[in-house]
Amino acid sequence: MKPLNSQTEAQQIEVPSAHPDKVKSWSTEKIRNFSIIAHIDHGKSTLADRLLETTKTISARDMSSQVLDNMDLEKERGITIKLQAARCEYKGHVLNLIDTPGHVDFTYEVSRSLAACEGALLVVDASQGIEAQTMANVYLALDNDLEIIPVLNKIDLPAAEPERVIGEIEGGIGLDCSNIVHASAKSGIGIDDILQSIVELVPPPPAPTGGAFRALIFDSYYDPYKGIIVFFRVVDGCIKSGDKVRFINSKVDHDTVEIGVLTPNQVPKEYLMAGEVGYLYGSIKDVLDARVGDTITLTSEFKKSLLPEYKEIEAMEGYAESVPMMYAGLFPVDADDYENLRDSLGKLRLNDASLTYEPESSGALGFGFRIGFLGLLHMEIIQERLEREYDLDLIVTAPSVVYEVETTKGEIVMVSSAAKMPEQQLRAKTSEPYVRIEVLTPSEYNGKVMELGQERRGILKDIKYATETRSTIVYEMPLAEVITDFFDQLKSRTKGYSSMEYKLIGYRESPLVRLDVLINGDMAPPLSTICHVDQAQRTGRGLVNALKEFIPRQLFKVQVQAAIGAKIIASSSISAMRKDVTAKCYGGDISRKKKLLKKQAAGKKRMKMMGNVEVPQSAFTAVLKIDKSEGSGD
Ligand SMILES: Nc1nc2c(ncn2[C@@H]2O[C@H](COP(=O)(O)OP(=O)(O)OP(=O)(O)O)[C@@H](O)[C@H]2O)c(=O)[nH]1
Repeated sequence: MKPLNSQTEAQQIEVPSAHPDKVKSWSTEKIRNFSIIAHIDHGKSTLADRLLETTKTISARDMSSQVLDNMDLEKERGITIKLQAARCEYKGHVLNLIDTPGHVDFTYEVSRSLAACEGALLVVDASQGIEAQTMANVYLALDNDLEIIPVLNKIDLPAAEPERVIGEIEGGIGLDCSNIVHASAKSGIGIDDILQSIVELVPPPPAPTGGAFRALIFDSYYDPYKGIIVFFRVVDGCIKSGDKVRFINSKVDHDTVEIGVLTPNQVPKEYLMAGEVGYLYGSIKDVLDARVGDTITLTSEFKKSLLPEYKEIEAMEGYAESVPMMYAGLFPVDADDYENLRDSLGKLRLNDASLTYEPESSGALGFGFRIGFLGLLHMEIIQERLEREYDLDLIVTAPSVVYEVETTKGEIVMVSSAAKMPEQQLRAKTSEPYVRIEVLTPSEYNGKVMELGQERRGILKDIKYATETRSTIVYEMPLAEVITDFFDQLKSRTKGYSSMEYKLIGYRESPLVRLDVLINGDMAPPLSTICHVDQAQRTGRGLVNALKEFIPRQLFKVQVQAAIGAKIIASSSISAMRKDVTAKCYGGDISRKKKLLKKQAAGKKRMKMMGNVEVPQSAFTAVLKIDKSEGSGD
């Protein structure tokens, strides 16, 4: 794939630049556009900071830790979610660093930001070695024809094993490591060598062809004062502040108010030329107008006014709309918060084109929304932001993948919530999404990983040895098995030494059933789940046991049952108890009594009534907590 050079000869001749004089004298020779790719925690953000500091782009004093990750949540979790860019200068060269998100949920964004570069620093933690995400990102970089510069980071750690890790990079990825930079982003070792390598090894962007302005969007975000700010890489031609631009895939035109470069602060410029990285804003109000991966050009009318002869140019390759991998219901604990939740989702979506939602109502949970997420992390982030930034108390239902059901009438129905699964007698065929998953693990844990793969209905496809001691185990597996606690299980069974990466490979027929939950004989639709028929018995029992744990004792006995259609497959009961939390306080300690009552009230906040039973938040996601490894007994 060569998205940046796909302009044809004919276009080069027929579409002169809108600003020909500027372009004619422009050289890209001194520009280097690069990304940093790494597995989570291998030091990407720390290295980015150090590069900006060494090039005096930003002074050490101004640097709050890790300037490129500027969302609060990112700082707290230490993960990069949104991309940002920074321009620095080194020995007469302009280096544009484009940051990439570090999590599997955001692979598409990584791929688009890499498409805006000619090179990538591959940062590998010298005490850890290559991980699944290192590999996945290297493949993305190779897909985009990037020059890859390996960097061995954290060389200062006593646990660093440079020889072993170099062996892994050479053996597992096939990169020549004879000149690998030994670095410590923390203590500043090797930073000049890295900058020098970027200048020497990363090719400059292609020179302008004389064609019209084209740019690739690699990020955009909403600013309350300026509207949507778009980050892009100019691929060809030139843009001037005030030009009218067209977003080719979104098919919308907008005025630009300001264009400029990122240092990483926004610095306005009059022109941005081929090869440069910058931002623009104007009359854009909706992030859906300026999606990551889209191509920007000048509007037809505008080009016509400048040039009588012009031809429409095409979008660059690789654009995709993000597709949610899973859905969950979000309901306000307090029904009065519904409007607030709707407004808050609207605001979050301004920044996140991958967030999709539609209203949903449930007898038990009231009015809320069914929300599409890219993955579990995405879901956690959205939930946390809604609760923190918008002060909402939410009930979140267990996430579900999207199943495909063919009805007896031959219709295809996509089902993203168990409650919407057609009744058994109306289903002719059911299918579920599968992923190809690659697990990287020290070879001594191969057995443990395969045990887990087996439990999760995985089909073993391959075992590869990156080195004598590290293997890659490849499975095809239902996505539903991966989005639950697969990663947690993998970590705990391999003592934290494994990593994984997956991608969707399509739908496969699978015999599925809807497992319902009854509380004191009443159906509780938000607790229903869809599972493979062979796992129904075990899931039913697990779910009933988990609910027994999560639902607090009530003043009366509560029976919890799991059923498929009319058939009860598991049952358990929670005995009655008078819950007097203050009973423990002897006599007079009124402050302690108050504290306990307050605590109980806070606990109550996240409860919903199912019939006459109080059900806490934890119960709604109980299905995620089922131990799938216990003997099935079915
Ligand atoms: N000892 C040592 N620690 C380092 C070095 N570089 C980074 N760290 C530490 O490693 C941890 C992770 O570093 P980050 O820079 O946040 O890692 P990251 O790859 O950006 O992580 P994500 O943003 O989650 O992708 C932090 O605690 C850093 O202080 C290094 O060279 N030496």
